[in-house]
Amino acid sequence: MSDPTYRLTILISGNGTNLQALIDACASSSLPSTIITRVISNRKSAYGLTRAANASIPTTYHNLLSYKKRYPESSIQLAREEYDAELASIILSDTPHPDLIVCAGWMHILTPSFLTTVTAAGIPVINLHPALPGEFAGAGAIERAWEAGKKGDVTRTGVMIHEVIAEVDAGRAIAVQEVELRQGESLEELEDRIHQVEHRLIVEGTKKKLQEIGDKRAKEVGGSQPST
Ligand SMILES: Nc1nc2c(c(=O)[nH]1)N[C@@H](CN(C=O)c1ccc(C(=O)N[C@@H](CCC(=O)O)C(=O)O)cc1)CN2
Ligand SMILES: NCC(=O)N[C@@H]1O[C@H](COP(=O)([O-])[O-])[C@@H](O)[C@H]1O
Repeated sequence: MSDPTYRLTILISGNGTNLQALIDACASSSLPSTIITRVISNRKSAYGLTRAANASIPTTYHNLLSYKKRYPESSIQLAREEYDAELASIILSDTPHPDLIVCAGWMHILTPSFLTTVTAAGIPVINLHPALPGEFAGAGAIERAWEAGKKGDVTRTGVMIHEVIAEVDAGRAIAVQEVELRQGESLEELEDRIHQVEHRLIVEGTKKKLQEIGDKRAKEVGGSQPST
């Protein structure tokens, strides 16, 4: 197999259906010359770890609880900072470094120090979020949109892939798709429709970001060429 052009590190916390969409895309023409070099979960029970192992992808379970136990409740931020510093070390211990970090159902707010560290290494971070830009930031977005729809406050929600910055779910949107809300629809039915959109959009958004990375590199190489 020719050397892959792009390497991905995927962060997960759960079932891993979005990870599976990326695994399948890398194995097909959807994400050519791209491989997933590590999957990291903050939850030991995450089935996504099994999905990665089944695809012969190296996995790491990175547990926040062991860090929390080292600090008093009042110093939880110190525990998170230390946890995130080690998370960055795990990611940067892979050589070559990944080209992109993808949060695929990663239910942990990343500290600014983590983002500073990986940004300094030239590694962008993107995230899948089941809402539209500027709406329902944070955990439980699908249910909050469903509740808002029942009250008539919104008629649609959506899914986005966005750049990860310190402010949660506020980074530049890379890919967005609206999902209409249907009166009388159950939360489970809405979740199913949204998950189907997620599985397509996470591939589209990852592909778009990798294209941006490739274009940036080409410009850098082009810019460094001696002027003729
Ligand atoms: N600095 C950032 N970190 C993360 C972002 C981001 O945009 N900036 N996106 C999130 C993903 N996410 C929504 O897309 C999200 C995930 C989890 C939470 C949250 O409140 N987590 C709690 C713990 C919840 C749990 O363990 O069940 C927490 O971290 O205390 C908010 C938003 C990824 N990180
Ligand atoms: N704030 C992020 C967030 O809420 N992400 C949610 O986590 C799920 C992960 O599913 P998966 O583990 O099957 O990919 C996704 O379906 C997404 O809605």
